[in-house]
Amino acid sequence: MAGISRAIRVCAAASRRTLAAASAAALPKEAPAAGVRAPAAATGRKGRDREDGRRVQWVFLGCPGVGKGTYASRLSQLLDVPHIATGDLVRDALAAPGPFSKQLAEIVNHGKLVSDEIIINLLSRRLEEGEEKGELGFILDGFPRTIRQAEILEGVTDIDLVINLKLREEALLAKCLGRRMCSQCGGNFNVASIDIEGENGGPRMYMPPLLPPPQCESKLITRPDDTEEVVKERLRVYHDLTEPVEEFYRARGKLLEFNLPGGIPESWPKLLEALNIEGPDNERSAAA
Ligand SMILES: Nc1ncnc2c1ncn2[C@@H]1O[C@H](COP(=O)(O)OP(=O)(O)O)[C@@H](O)[C@H]1O
Repeated sequence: MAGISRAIRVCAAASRRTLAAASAAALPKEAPAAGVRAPAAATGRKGRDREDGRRVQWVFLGCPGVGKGTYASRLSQLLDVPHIATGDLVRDALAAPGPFSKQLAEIVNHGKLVSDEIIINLLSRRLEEGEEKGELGFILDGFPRTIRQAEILEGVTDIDLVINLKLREEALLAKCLGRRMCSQCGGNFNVASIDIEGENGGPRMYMPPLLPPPQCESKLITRPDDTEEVVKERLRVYHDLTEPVEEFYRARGKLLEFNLPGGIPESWPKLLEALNIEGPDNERSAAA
């Protein structure tokens, strides 16, 4: 991945100059049918490396609350590649005192996207730190979120696979509102218990809460942007600005659509199966 951080900065600067031209470039009109299986070369037998020996370079897409962070983090541990969540980079920047964090809070706490320039600066800095530590491969979560971000990324590196997580709309709001984090250990939990009737005779969807252990119970905090009003705005922004990114990758044959069938115990083994990830490792992780 050497050089991506620098390339992404250079490309972002170049694309700022040619923004008008870039935004005028239309997506291919005839998109091939959505890929339903991970490309054979996306992972090797145990999923850790591609068949050509390079570590995976994957992207997670999906609405707020769908579980991108949960599944991206599990896969990153299983495949031994860094999980880079731009939402976490933004939250780290928000936690640092000063005028920049005030400016960010105004945007994030209203459910809007921060500028491409800010997010690319945060991401290139994170990639640079990773390069210095010798990190290889990545699972990006929360980037790209606009067509322009997708074009910049496409211009600097090969993305092997884009996993588009899908969940019924009525579950998304409940999941965001139920999200809790332990302020001490950083563990992520969810107090929502979701039980929705099946659609068109389909199966019921049950997602049990993921409750914190007793030592975390009194230390739970909620993200300031997880209020009903702000989550609804984030969902609207996703439909407006990020959904076109799904089409961007679908047209390039890189999109794997995955409908989450329920909670983690039900969904995780099915996701591994859809990704062609085999081997003893996934049995251990599926049970975790
Ligand atoms: N790629 C990005 N482009 C612009 N803003 C971003 C990006 N990634 C994260 N953010 C900002 O950080 C916030 C939190 O991101 P994230 O945790 O990924 O949210 P979500 O739960 O809505 O998917 C977003 O609402 C947005 O303000």
